[in-house]
Amino acid sequence: MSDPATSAAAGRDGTGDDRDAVATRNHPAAARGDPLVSVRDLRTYYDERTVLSRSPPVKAVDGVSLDLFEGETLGLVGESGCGKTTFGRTLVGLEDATGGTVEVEGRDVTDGGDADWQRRVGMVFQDPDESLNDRQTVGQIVREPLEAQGWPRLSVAVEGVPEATVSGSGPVVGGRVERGVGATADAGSSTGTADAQTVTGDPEDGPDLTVSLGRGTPEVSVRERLPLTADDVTVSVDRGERPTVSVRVEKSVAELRRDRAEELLARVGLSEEHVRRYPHQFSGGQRQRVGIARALALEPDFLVLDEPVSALDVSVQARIINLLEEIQDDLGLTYLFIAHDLSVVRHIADRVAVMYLGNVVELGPTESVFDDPRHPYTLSLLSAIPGSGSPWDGERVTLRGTPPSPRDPPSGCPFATRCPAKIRPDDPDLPEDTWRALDELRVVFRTRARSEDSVVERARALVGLPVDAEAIDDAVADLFGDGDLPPAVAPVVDEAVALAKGGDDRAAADRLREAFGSRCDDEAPDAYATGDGDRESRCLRCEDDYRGVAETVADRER
Ligand SMILES: Nc1ncnc2c1ncn2[C@@H]1O[C@H](COP(=O)(O)OP(=O)(O)OP(=O)(O)O)[C@@H](O)[C@H]1O
Repeated sequence: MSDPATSAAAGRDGTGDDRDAVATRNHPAAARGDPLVSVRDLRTYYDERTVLSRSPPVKAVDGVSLDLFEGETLGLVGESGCGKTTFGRTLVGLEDATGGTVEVEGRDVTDGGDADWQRRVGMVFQDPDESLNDRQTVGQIVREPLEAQGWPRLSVAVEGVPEATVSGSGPVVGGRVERGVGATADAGSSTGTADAQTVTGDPEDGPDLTVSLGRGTPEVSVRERLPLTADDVTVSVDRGERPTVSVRVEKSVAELRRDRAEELLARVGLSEEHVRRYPHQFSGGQRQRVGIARALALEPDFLVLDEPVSALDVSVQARIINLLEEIQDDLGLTYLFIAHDLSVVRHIADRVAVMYLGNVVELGPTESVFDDPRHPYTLSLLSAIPGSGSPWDGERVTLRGTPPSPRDPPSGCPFATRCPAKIRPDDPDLPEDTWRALDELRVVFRTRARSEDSVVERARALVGLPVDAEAIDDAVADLFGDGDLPPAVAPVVDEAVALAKGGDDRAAADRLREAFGSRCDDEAPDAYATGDGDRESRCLRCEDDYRGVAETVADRER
């Protein structure tokens, strides 16, 4: 796997020209305040049951709890299908949560219907080809969210009087403006002037327009980042006990949207002339820039970046990552950065969450997790990156088999069926190879139990004939070889094999679990605090009684 950060730092032509190099990341998010987003026990299941199909739901996200802090980048990594995209989509309201909560600054937004949150989140998708409509110009694509949300609705604050009525035309939100909590002077006091008022409209990021009423001509100031200047705004005042302030914006809504789209395209490194072009006229990197501009349209606070550079060439990846970092620094955004490429995540993320089968199994500051993984799944992912710098100096840890189906996850630790550091029971005392073979045989029975039998197999089972007996014998021979099984093992394996040949694979798996199962098969681990308390790992090996993950895996892999 190539490392875009390293490749780019060397310069495209290998001269060391670092124009495209990714700058070193050092985020202040480590000094965390209150979370922006708090996720608790979030579950998102895809239930496709119909009258004809009774398969259980896909538990794509199955009990995730974590916080996202303002201004940080949280990397989310894990194998394909572990639920990363579904998690991101649920946070932005594109999927309905089955259970649990998503809170933003303490407000429950789980049901996706919170209009304020809808404006404050954006998503950048992996494949710009699929996410951009080829029949729209780039200008239309970027304007689309503005149109959908009725942007702009300009809020107005009036300074210098305790109360005022604002009447507006076009995009100005009118209404009554009262002295707000932020007022520094009491209207009834001898000084008699209030300095600040609550704002009509949506004051989330402060007022868009501020009108200062003194004795002379009213003064107007415009919030930064709006495609407006004070010259575009005309104000007239009807003075009285409560003045009426009429605010008129001289640009039309359509003009404001066009200007905003141009500004956004400039922000992502495209130019005015690109507005009228179509996505197919751009390179992959440029199309992703368009996707980013669109995600920024409504001035979000939080972006879900779903594999934003995976579909791009390595040199282009570095430039897009630089752009995302610049934008984050300028606008103070919070990112959830979904990726399967750990080198990219190591570079961009302040903290990393490792996901497996719908669960976050490890979470912590990126460097700390990379230097000292405390979950065996994280260890196995890191062992696959050459030169990852992690203290793991052994061979790549190859996991057995494939992840269990999210329709039928294991009942204990979700990783137990593949874990290279699985806790072994004290009794019986068996060699590691035998434990591993027993675990794998259980996986064989579980997989068979899950898969749809062919019509012939079902018919054979119905009339009591052995089911696919040869395949079962082959599996046992492959796993245990030709030698004799240890006395503590042989009778149980024979029993399980007989159950499977009788057509009951689930009972066969259960028999092995009953005789040789460990805590990991029965207990879904809680999140244990590790590191300096700023990390967590869902692995029972975090308990004091057990050897550490890396030591155990090193021993077993030897
Ligand atoms: N709309 C859907 N309907 C049914 N199942 C779905 C749907 N979307 C995703 N899934 C399933 O949910 C599980 C999690 O998928 P998801 O795309 O969230 O994983 P991922 O980690 O993002 O994978 P990838 O890296 O391949 O995108 C997978 O088993 C997937 O097949």
